[in-house]
Amino acid sequence: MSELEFDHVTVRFGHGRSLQTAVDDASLVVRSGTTLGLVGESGSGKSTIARVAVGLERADAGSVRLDGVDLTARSREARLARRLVQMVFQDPLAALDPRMPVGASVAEGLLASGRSPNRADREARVRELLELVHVDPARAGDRPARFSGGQRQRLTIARALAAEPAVLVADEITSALDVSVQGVVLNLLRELQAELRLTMLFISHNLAVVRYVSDEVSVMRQGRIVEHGPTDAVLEDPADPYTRELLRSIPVMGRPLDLEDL
Ligand SMILES: Nc1ncnc2c1ncn2[C@@H]1O[C@H](COP(=O)(O)OP(=O)(O)OP(=O)(O)O)[C@@H](O)[C@H]1O
Repeated sequence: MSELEFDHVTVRFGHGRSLQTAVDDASLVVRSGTTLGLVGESGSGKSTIARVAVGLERADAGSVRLDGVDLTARSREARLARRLVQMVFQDPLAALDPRMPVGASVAEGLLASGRSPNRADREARVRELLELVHVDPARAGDRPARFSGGQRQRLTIARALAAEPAVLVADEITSALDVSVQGVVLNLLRELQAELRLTMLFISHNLAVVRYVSDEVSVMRQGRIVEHGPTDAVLEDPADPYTRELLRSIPVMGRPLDLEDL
């Protein structure tokens, strides 16, 4: 089991008159082994709440728990639980060190698993991880510049998986990619989720993409969760006027998803 729960999370930035509430009393549950799609317009707080889950942002109120363990606590239990939540970001080029062979970047992820394998085991595990994301292990010595955008994003996924996460937080991970390779990365995610039984928080402003990977969808507006439910119910018959507005602005939603549309 690996259920991720955001419980009345509030995050504010700034001080005094510039104080801004980026996440406003938001509660969400990502059920074990499922994908929750988080949608909303730019600036609605999606990235901020995701960053709280991996400790990159601090909540001013509320908590984030993994199977009941408060991830913000100082206990050993919390430290171990934090390792189980890994994040993948929008820009793979920024996430990979350009001077480092990609195999070494993936191996960095192994450190987060809490194990310290010897060199041979480390290399074997990196090969396995590259195979898992369909990158030729013989290319472990190449630098990121030698790979395409889609391959680089698969490499950052491999690095996240090296930490043996139970939960993957994916923040706009296909937004910077060519349309032609977005489907490849999404299919990989679905495949990995089934194989590794990952729990996934998947953030995107692209509703077609969200529909393709998500079991449930939450809609965020001005820091608040305004709608939540099974993907088809939310996207086909939204209860909230804001969700209806959001859907209207994305014409592709009227048709069944074709990966060519992504
Ligand atoms: N470190 C920060 N300092 C100050 N304000 C911030 C910071 N990070 C985010 N914000 C503000 O918090 C609000 C929510 O931003 P956030 O990035 O979470 O939204 P988002 O829904 O992910 O948007 P996008 O899709 O554009 O990434 C925005 O108004 C943003 O300007």
